[in-house]
Amino acid sequence: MIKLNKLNKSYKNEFIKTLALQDIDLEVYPGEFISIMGPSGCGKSTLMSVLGLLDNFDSGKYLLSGLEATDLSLDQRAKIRNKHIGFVFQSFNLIDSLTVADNIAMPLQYQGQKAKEIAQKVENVLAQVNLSSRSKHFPAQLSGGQQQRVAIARAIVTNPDILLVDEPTGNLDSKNGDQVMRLLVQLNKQGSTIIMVTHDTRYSQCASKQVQLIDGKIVMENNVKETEVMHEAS
Ligand SMILES: Nc1ncnc2c1ncn2[C@@H]1O[C@H](COP(=O)(O)OP(=O)(O)OP(=O)(O)O)[C@@H](O)[C@H]1O
Repeated sequence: MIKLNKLNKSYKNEFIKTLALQDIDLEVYPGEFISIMGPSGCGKSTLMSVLGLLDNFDSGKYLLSGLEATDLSLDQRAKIRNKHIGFVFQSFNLIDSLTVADNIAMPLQYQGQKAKEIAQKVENVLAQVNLSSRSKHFPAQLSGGQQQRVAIARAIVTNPDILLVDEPTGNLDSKNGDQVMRLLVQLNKQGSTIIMVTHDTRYSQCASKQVQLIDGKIVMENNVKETEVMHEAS
């Protein structure tokens, strides 16, 4: 589904060049759950931006569902993001003035889907994240964990090939964090492919593969079996 080959990415200003990603090789297969860990500044967010077609890279190859990222125009990138990639951020990024249902409906409206179809999909996905009773609430009327579950519902409502999840529990207490992780584990068991950045080793073990980044390089890739955490979380 995803293949990165010798991918390099740097940031340059007048005085300094920072190599943020160096010779990254990574393959992601359908149905995998990958966690990315590493110290601050090691390149995790940069990697997620590149994977999400939000940012360019200097050299190497990125294949996403058979498409070569370097060949894509800005417009094509935006369309692929909307259709193939779901994003979940640490800070939820919900629109405060819209209800839960309207927040979730946004990517479908952008795709030009019919109102009836949108309403059905929103209803289904709200049930999936166990928030059917909150569809008319506004984000400020929800707990942090519930807001993150709305953000996950918005990310999966288009049925994307891949979910990119950046520190999903970073703003949550452990009870809400555990709930969000349980939901991600459940989605993965139902077939979602997930790439997640986390600082939390307990949550990283919910993934089927752990990737460790240091100074822009992958220093370890580790396939993990179902762990105690996974059982606790499910
Ligand atoms: N826009 C930018 N301009 C210049 N340098 C940048 C820029 N964004 C990131 N960097 C540098 O690239 C490197 C990787 O940054 P990145 O944000 O990807 O790290 P990270 O692992 O996500 O860090 P954190 O865990 O603190 O969020 C760092 O050295 C950072 O200073």
